[in-house]
Amino acid sequence: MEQEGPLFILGVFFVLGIVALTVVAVLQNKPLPENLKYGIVLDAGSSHTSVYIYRWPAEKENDTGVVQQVEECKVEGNGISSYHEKPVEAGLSLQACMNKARDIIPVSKHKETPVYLGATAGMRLLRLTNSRVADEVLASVENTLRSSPFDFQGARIITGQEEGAYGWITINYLLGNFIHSSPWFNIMPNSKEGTSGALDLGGASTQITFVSDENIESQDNSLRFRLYGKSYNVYTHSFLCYGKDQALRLQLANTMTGQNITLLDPCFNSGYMRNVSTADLYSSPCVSGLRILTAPQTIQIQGTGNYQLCKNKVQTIFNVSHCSYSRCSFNGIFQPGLQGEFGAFSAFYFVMDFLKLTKEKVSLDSVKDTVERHCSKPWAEVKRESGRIKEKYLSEYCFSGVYILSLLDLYGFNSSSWEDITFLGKIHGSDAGWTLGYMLNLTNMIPAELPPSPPLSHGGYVGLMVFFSVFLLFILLTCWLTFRKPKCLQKGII
Ligand SMILES: Nc1ncnc2c1ncn2[C@@H]1O[C@H](COP(=O)(O)OP(=O)(O)O)[C@@H](O)[C@H]1O
Ligand SMILES: [Ca+2]
Repeated sequence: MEQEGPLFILGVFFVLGIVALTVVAVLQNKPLPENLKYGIVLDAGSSHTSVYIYRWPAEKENDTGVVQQVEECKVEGNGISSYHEKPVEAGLSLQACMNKARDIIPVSKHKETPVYLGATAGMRLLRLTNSRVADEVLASVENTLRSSPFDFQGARIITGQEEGAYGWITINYLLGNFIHSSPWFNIMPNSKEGTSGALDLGGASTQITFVSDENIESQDNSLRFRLYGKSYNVYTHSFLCYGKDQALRLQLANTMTGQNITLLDPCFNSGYMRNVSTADLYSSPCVSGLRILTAPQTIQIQGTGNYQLCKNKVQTIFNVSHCSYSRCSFNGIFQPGLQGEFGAFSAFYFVMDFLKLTKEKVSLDSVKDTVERHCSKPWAEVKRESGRIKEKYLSEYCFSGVYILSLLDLYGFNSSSWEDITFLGKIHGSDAGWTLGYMLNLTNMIPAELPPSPPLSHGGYVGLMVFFSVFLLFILLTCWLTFRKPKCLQKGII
């Protein structure tokens, strides 16, 4: 009995020691309070400009999937290339959204927040038509961004290759496809093997980008990345003039005649009419070569709403007769066989979303049926059913649906591979598009090698500490109860 007193006190000290150790270890490893960083990217597209604001915790910036889109501000009016007659006003158009960014981002972070502007195919076309005016438009937007309180990092026309690559990086970053699982316990929620190809449809260009095991026969289409310790062999191509607005121009220009003022067009719903100025139609370098000198000044398009005839007409804008590689998509452009899953975004998504074809996987035949049914609806019915949508978009869903089907067919999607396409608007709250990938690259947020990380997350660490403490206590208690006189302590078992 005399021996039990000191042993009991020893036991209590032992228990207290373990508790104290756990508390200290847990507190010591408490995550630091979040220090948030911000970044702004302006997507100066051919049809409009959007200002994206991103935010991420500073200490996690090399992890994947940590950057979040906090705002998309849509700039009033058309894209910056539409200011070719008054370049100075291009910059002014951005002011309202930049003011919004000023309100959203805390003042203390303004100076350190980078702002980038990337212009895409609308400006590529303007540069082809008149490079001096394109420079003036860029100078104007640069002026506005320089006068904002943020850290201006440049306004430039990105290449089609960059547009494809950054779109691919964005979706795979957001889907968590770059890090499947770290060596220990940090398993990513989305741990499906492999990356997803990216399909972006704009107004003036379209991009296809995917990882390929095949030999990429043309250097212009080949990208090599090393991201988070893995190498990727990526195929990409950007088709200038094959965004859906320029494709529509090509399709119209192909059927223009020298005399007729009215143009019956199966790609518009019956009963729909639109006047088109031929000067405007031919102003784009995509169609200027197709100009018919005797064409009237204005033509009136009259819709006839016929899917099959529209498909035949759309097919005239693709050249599939020559290919100097082992295989091509169209216009003599090399493309290896399709591989893996694909995410289709931007106008691919807008059009499919309007046709209610994005929610679950729909077979290629059902998609064709839906587009066909939509094309055959009279314009009055289309308008009645979806009155709030902008008339320009609404009137072009028949053409766009047929165009998307033709384009994806030429890329090689058939009834079975169609199932590999997911139409994506947002991924975990961030828009699918090239802007996030652009910022991640320019801020060096994607490391080539896997960043060293503790094998356990904070939660996992606390869990294990608590588990082992309880386990030790349990052993001690068992010893105590089994032997009453805790011989195990005397014999130095613990
Ligand atoms: N709600 C919508 N419905 C249909 N099309 C849309 C919708 N919103 C945007 N678009 C279209 O998406 C395309 C976006 O292209 P954009 O990014 O401006 O051009 P690019 O990437 O070629 O420079 C445009 O053709 C625009 O008309
Ligand atoms: Ca775009």
